[in-house]
Amino acid sequence: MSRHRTSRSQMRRNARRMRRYGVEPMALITEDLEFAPLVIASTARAVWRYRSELAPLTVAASDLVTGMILRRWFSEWWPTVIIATVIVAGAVAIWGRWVNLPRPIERGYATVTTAFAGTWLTLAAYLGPFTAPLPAVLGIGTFVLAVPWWAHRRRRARVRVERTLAAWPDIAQAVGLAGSRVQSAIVDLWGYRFRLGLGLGQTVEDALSAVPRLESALGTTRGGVRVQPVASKKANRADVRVIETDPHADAIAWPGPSITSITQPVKLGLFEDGAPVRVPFLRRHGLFAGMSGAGKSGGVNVLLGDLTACQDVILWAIDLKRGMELLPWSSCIDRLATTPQEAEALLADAVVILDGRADDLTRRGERVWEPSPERPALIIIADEYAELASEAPRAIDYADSIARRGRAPAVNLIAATQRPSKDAMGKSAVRSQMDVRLCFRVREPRDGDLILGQGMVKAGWHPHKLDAPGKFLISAPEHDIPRRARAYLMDDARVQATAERHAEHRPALDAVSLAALDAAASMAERHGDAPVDGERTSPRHARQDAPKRGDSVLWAVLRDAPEKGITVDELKTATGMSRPTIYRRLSQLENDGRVRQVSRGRWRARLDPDPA
Ligand SMILES: Nc1ncnc2c1ncn2[C@@H]1O[C@H](COP(=O)(O)OP(=O)(O)OP(=O)(O)O)[C@@H](O)[C@H]1O
Repeated sequence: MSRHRTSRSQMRRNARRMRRYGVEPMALITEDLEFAPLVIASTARAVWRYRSELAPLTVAASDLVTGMILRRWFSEWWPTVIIATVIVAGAVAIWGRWVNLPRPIERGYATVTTAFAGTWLTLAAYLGPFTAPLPAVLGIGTFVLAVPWWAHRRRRARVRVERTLAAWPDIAQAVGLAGSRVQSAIVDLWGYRFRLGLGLGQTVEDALSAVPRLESALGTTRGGVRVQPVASKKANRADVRVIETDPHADAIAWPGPSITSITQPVKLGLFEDGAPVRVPFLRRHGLFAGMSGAGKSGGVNVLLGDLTACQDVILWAIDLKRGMELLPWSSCIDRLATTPQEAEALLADAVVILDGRADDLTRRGERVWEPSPERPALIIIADEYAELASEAPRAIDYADSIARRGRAPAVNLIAATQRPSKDAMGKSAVRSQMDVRLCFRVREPRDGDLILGQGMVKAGWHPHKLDAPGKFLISAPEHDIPRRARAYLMDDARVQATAERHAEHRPALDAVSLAALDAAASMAERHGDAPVDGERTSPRHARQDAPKRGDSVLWAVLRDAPEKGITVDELKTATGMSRPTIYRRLSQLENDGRVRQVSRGRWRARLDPDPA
């Protein structure tokens, strides 16, 4: 302070000296006069800018001032202060998640801080804030509690985002969105998003075309900014998502089944903000489409991982790749068609069930079939649906019927295909009836329109820009804006293990559906057009047959094995069984004296069973 006074008087002396020499010290005087407000203004600006970092000091200062007031005028209030402290700290610990403290560690920190500040205040009221050791306790406590605050990742991210968005008017000017305003912003684990109120006459399309400039202005990576229309469809708003850490950078392992009933929404993967893609499949038809290698079968596997966990769903499947894709699930699938003829018979029977259930609903005076383990929903998964259209055109008529009438009786179709053109989908009714559409990467923009619907590419749905397998856009009643998602990934071992575990709890087809099938079969017999053997796999026994089919393949391969025997890996490839199942079967067969280990890890059937 004294130094400051000395320098000021020195400045005045200098000014007098300068005047003596005829020099007007105007600039100096002006600077001196403006110095104080300038310092105050820039200090206030810095305090405001760093308010988050300074928060621990602000809280400590408020605690000190409140302590002084309490001590001076309300010292007898100390019991009330400690009771209020206990109540507030307890409330933060229990209900903290409702005030944006989602993680237990954050709630713990808030509770400890509240308890510390309240206890200090109580002691300050009782003893006086400057009674030793209270000042030291406040100083040390503030520093200790400030460290986690300063280090907290989410807080630092929020502050960084606030500072970036504070410069929005300049950014908006530079990217061609002058007049737009940031209305709200949310920071999450993967980056942040903000709602933009567009300027007069600006459209979401303007914001979309500004994306590359926005990426540059916000300092993100290329492709790090997404612009979407808002869910409420307001034309003068847009949501901007800035991705700092891409949750899709690596494959996301399937976390296990997310549902136990078809009435719950299935979790297929994650959106770019890390939110799960939840989609209900009850009474809905689905389409999984995209170019070869885009991840459709992976997506179908995830769906099956969840559906096989539900005891109120019966699964039938069509796999014209000779069962290559769906065979691993055969122990959970009630009926699997691998030829066009079988597919036609399967879909025909599904229509019979649909009619039977519709009649039953009418008799009961009910509108819809409510799935339960006794009355399960029937879901038909058709892989490579396009091939069905070319190889079994009659099957498409049945599929068409299911697509149009299957919702109420809970008979639904999920089709996977590379390109759902009118030709490939047979009748276009099937495509237009698909309520849930997952569009994986496509080669050209017009394929996006084909899968998602006319005009969707123009509206910002760009599946041709998806850049890794498993990434998709989803269009469903609850997903009507284009958000990139990535499906979970299930490796082969996970598929095998899941299928084996879920196979033990599969439901049986309900009595109404069985009666309808029996009635249709005897009617066909009376008319002499019963299906030839092999055209129809029995709906009731196909699943039970699946392990048996595997066993007979296993036995055939062991029987035909060369002298030196066959390895477990070869058996795995030939049968589609998992390694543990094969070992179990081999040990059973060995105990029965039907196989022997020719050499280490090589097996062969004993064609002359050991009498011992
Ligand atoms: N969700 C995913 N995350 C990461 N990688 C994936 C994902 N889904 C699929 N892949 C990878 O992409 C490859 C191709 O996937 P998939 O067989 O599911 O494609 P597809 O669209 O069914 O192809 P096709 O039509 O030729 O059968 C898989 O072998 C896998 O390595």
